Amino acid sequence: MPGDPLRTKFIAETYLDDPVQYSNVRNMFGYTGTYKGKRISVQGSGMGIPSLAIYTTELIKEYGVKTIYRVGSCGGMSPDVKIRDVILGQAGTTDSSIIQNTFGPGMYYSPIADFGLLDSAYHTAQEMNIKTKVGNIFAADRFYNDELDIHKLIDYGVLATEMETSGLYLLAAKHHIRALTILTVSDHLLTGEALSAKERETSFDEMARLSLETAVKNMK
Ligand SMILES: O=P(O)(O)O[C@H]1O[C@H](CO)[C@@H](O)[C@H]1O
Ligand SMILES: O=c1cc[nH]c(=O)[nH]1
Repeated sequence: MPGDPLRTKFIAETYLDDPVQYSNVRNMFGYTGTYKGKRISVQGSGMGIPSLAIYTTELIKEYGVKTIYRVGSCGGMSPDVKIRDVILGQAGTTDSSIIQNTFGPGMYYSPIADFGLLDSAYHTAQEMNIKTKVGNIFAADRFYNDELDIHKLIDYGVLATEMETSGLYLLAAKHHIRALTILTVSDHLLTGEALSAKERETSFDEMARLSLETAVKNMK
């Protein structure tokens, strides 16, 4: 589940055999095909938790989806994270209201990855010679936010920022399904470095292949 519908199309057309586009509503493409003989769908989520929550809820409730891998871009925050690194989201921090809307004030639920998928992706990456970092991901409610204290989050161990992981992990817990976020660092908030469009394509290749390999290994 990439955020970007064009990455969805690219992954389906590049890696799946016989991809069939089952949806183009709002240009949020969805495809089903096979990878190494196993049926897999690639569905765009759009940007941010509100958009992802619509697609995730419908996939679960109307299509019986039991496992979701988010494959996204992210901004590096920690100095330990470099451009092009692949990150496995162990947990999701957020300034989105979704946690409070779910549990009410005073309860700070921690959305986390499915450990089986996390463990499998970590070891699959090693077999594929892909280096990964594992840790806490900050799902920002706003892409542009000059009021955010990123240094405090970095100090508390947050590796990178994107806009969906906490919502995905919360909804996975709510509906008793498995979820894992796999990210590629496309830019860095401390250094201002950013990948060119061409470089994005190559580094996203590792993330896409890792998610598909992990998916086929973990089919029930
Ligand atoms: O590359 P995707 O998966 O869209 O993810 C990141 O990119 C978008 C912001 O540019 C947000 O959706 C963020 O989470
Ligand atoms: O959400 C995102 C995605 C990439 N880079 C960022 O800084 N934020």
